[in-house]
Amino acid sequence: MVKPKVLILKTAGTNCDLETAFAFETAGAAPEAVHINELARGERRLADFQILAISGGFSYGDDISAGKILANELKYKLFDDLRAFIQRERLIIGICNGFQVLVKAGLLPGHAACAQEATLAPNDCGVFQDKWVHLKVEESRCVWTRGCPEVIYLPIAHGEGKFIPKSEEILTRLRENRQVVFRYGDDKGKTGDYPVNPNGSIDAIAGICDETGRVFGLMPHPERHLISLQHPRWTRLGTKRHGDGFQIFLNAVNYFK
Ligand SMILES: NC(=O)CC[C@H](N)C(=O)O
Repeated sequence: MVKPKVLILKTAGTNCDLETAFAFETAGAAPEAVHINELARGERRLADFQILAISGGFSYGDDISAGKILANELKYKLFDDLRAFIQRERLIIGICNGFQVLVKAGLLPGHAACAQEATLAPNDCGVFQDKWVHLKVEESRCVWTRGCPEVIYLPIAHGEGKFIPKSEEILTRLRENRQVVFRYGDDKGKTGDYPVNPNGSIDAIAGICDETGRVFGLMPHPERHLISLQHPRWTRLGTKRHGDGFQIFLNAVNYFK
């Protein structure tokens, strides 16, 4: 089987591209880091890849707001390519800074609208949150989370993670369309106030997908829990090899089988 090719998008400030590439390679894909300028200048083509991954970091130093400048580059230089990419049954994942980019480019929750329908704002607690969280995996249309257990454990590391939909109508649409993928919860998956909800996200939303289920954005870092040795209490996990994040990358590879 030919391995699906993954474009790992890079720019100034991206800092999770290597571990994201490792996660895809471990799952059986063929990742390659491509700088946004190479795409913007037409030196590389998005259409040559099956998966686009926008990894975490501090693109352009989080200037203006986290992900905003890279979002504008996607929106004003690559939007038609991106929309064609999605319409051609390809997959997109935005992890942390990548999620902020997809939302601020108008690609999540609904790219057809081209307009920004939500944002990721500074954490209510006012400080950077760098810890592990439990996530309730919701029944959703997202192809990236098929077969995931009901509650998973992943690390977060962000200052601007508060998910805020633009209106009550958009929030209702996300719920009714099964586009809410992850919610922050306790070890039983029950949502709650801080610190169970680390940033004050509306409806405890930690990850969403678009209407197709193929574009997925999340604040937690699945690439940082790829193997059980990354788990804070890994010694209690025995010989369990894969971490809770691995299934997400494996689903993307299996999508093209
Ligand atoms: N780990 C990340 O991608 C961080 C995202 C962004 N720089 C923030 O602090 O919110």
